Amino acid sequence: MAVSSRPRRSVLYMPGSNARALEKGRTLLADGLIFDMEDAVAPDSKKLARDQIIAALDAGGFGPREIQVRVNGLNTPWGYDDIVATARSKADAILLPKVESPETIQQVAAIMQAEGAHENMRIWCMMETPLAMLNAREIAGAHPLLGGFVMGTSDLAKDLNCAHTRDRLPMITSLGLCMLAARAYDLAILDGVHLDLSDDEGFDASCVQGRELGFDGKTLIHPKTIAAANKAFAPSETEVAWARKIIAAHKDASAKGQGVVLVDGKLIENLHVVSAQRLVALADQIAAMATA
Ligand SMILES: CC(C)(COP(=O)(O)OP(=O)(O)OC[C@H]1O[C@@H](n2cnc3c(N)ncnc32)[C@H](O)[C@@H]1OP(=O)(O)O)[C@@H](O)C(=O)NCCC(=O)NCCSC(=O)C[C@H](O)C(=O)O
Ligand SMILES: [Mg+2]
Repeated sequence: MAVSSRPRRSVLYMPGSNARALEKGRTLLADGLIFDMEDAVAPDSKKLARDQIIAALDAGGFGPREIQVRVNGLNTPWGYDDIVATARSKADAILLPKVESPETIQQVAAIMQAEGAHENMRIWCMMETPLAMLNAREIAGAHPLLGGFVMGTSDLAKDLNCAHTRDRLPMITSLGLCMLAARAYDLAILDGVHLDLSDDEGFDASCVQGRELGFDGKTLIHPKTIAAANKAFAPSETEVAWARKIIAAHKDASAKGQGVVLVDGKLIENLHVVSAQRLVALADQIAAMATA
């Protein structure tokens, strides 16, 4: 399966130091889990978090969920050992925090190779500093093992000294730069977290905006937000029905030698069919996940 084409509607962070959270990951209906060794873990608990995460990965039982491990940076006392331990594990991806240059990714790819990481393991990057925004294109093209970006909007807001507003206008240039780079290099890209767990309406609005901007899904901090993210980032029944309709209509038109067709008064060209096929494929993958 191409790295960018699997459901990633909801991706939940869980601190590696929280054994109960890791256990719950086996049953929560999130498309992906991020086992965190970095900012959600206090310095005194770094080793505990690493050991618990590796034990959970060894034990397995996470089904179709994509498992990323967010390691500490190579510039910290824990980063190298985190990367080595994760490279030897069954994780789907190593998620690197605060990436700012292609060199970091190349260093980590070399460690993965030296440690015999399995062939499907990918590198993902937290995009969360101003320099990362400016270097997004170089980072996106850094290495064939790169699988995707995760927006780190909390660190970004801190470094930009900007506000967390409802419309996220202060963040929009950054989101756009990372989106452009990700899509140019066929990477997946996940939106940042919504920090206010008491603000359901704001959470829903951020999901709608994230999907409209093109994000594959949203990173989450609490299980109670999984269902809303799954709904927001999934194709609706109406969208799937429309997609199937225009695929069929365009196929009929093509058989008659026509390159375009009008469906309910709307012009349908091949490019619309490509988008429709992608949407139907995602809906099918979501349905398959539900029965896995
Ligand atoms: C925010 C929390 C600390 C709240 O935890 P808690 O008080 O335990 O919440 P609840 O009592 O409401 O929990 C109910 C049950 O759900 C489980 N739970 C809670 N959170 C998680 C989770 N993330 N994963 C799995 N399970 C979870 C509890 O164990 C309860 O279960 P049960 O025992 O059956 O009742 C907590 O939600 C939390 O720690 N969240 C994650 C925070 C985190 O990871 N932050 C770092 C990532 S955000 C970030 O860094 C983004 C980026 O870098 C940036 O810069 O933007
Ligand atoms: Mg961060």
